[in-house]
Amino acid sequence: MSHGWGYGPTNGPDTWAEEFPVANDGPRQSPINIIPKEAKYDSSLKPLKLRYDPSNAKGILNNGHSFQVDYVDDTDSSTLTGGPISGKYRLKQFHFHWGSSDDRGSEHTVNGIKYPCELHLVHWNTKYPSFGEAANQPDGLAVVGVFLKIGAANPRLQKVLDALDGIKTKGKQTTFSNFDPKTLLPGSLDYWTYEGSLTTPPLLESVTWIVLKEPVSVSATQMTKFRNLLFSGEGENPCFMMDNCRPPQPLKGRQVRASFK
Ligand SMILES: NS(=O)(=O)c1ccc2c(c1)[C@H]1CCC[C@H]1[C@@H](c1ccccc1Cl)N2
Ligand SMILES: [Zn+2]
Repeated sequence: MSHGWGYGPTNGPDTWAEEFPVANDGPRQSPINIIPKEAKYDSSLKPLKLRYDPSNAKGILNNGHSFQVDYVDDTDSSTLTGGPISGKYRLKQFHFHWGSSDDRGSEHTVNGIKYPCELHLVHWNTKYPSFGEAANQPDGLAVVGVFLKIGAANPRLQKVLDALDGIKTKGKQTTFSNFDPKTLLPGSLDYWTYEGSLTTPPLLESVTWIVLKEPVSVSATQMTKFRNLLFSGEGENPCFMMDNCRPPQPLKGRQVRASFK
């Protein structure tokens, strides 16, 4: 049985430092608790520009930690520019983190408040030849984080949720085409930004985090569909996928900037 990192009692976030010492020693670990009053408004921050080509969507995969929707990233047709970053970053994939109940599940928190779910749109800096290269550079990745808040059912999520029955167990993937992740974003693109890391092993300190202030809605019923996925593979003891979230990490002197007053 592969021990491998996870979110359980024997392989969860408190054990990750055994194999990935950066978990405890790193100066820029993610996620963090965002305290809006301590964030500094930075008028030099530009508006976010997200330009996605829906036809770049290629598949949806249960990776055993979350599920991800992967995008073709061999051209500049789906990119993030502006905001706190310079240059052009290509969309690689998006995925989510969620809880076992509606009072938890997000990775970032705001004034200590947890949301039931958090969406991550992962982009890599095209100044590097590939995602793998970029993931090892301090300015290699940019992840846009979007909070989901319990409310009305979100019709934009439905296509993604309807695909989950086909990828119930670890390693399962199906084709997933023609989807514009921009439809998952809130009306306002106001954001907080700080220098951080991947929130799962290998916890690489290569992420410029861009966390949107405005949440989007998700219904309690829609949340049950996330929790119906399995961490486990076909034929293994079933373990439902939930609480796949790392708790907030020490700020270690970092400044969180705000794009809004
Ligand atoms: N919660 S998050 O947005 O901070 C996050 C955390 C870890 C990883 C990812 C996203 C993604 C980014 C694309 C590949 C995938 C992954 C990875 C897989 C294989 C090899 C390297 C990597 Cl980095 N690891
Ligand atoms: Zn994530």
